[in-house]
Amino acid sequence: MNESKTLTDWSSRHCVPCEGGIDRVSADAAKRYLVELSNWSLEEDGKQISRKLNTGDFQTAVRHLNAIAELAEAEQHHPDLHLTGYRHLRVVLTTHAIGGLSENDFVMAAHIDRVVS
Ligand SMILES: C[C@H](O)[C@H](O)[C@H]1CNC2=NC(N)=NC(=O)C2=N1
Repeated sequence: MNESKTLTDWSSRHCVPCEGGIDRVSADAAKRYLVELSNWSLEEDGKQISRKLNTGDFQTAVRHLNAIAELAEAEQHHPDLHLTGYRHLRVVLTTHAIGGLSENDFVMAAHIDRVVS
């Protein structure tokens, strides 16, 4: 059952190619999944999850951005990356093909936590 998914489960999975025809994750399910992915928040519209990374300096923020970009290319699932205030990185995940959240977003969140830790 989906409700018993743990962080380990998500990070052991990979994104599936998506050009539509993939199930949407409801806001309720997203909230349950985020209990395990505690660095991430559900946006008010229920269609995106986001994480802030407040790093100590520009170089660290850019290093994280590049690590996430490399991961996104490997997984073929691409987050929005906002680097502002020279050292604050905000990562936003949604599945554009379905205009909302899919399991790919939670898989990516778990992998992102791994590469920036
Ligand atoms: C086939 C391939 O997986 C799709 O074109 C991907 C590419 N990266 C993507 N990234 C995100 N965030 N949403 C998508 O719908 C998406 N589509």
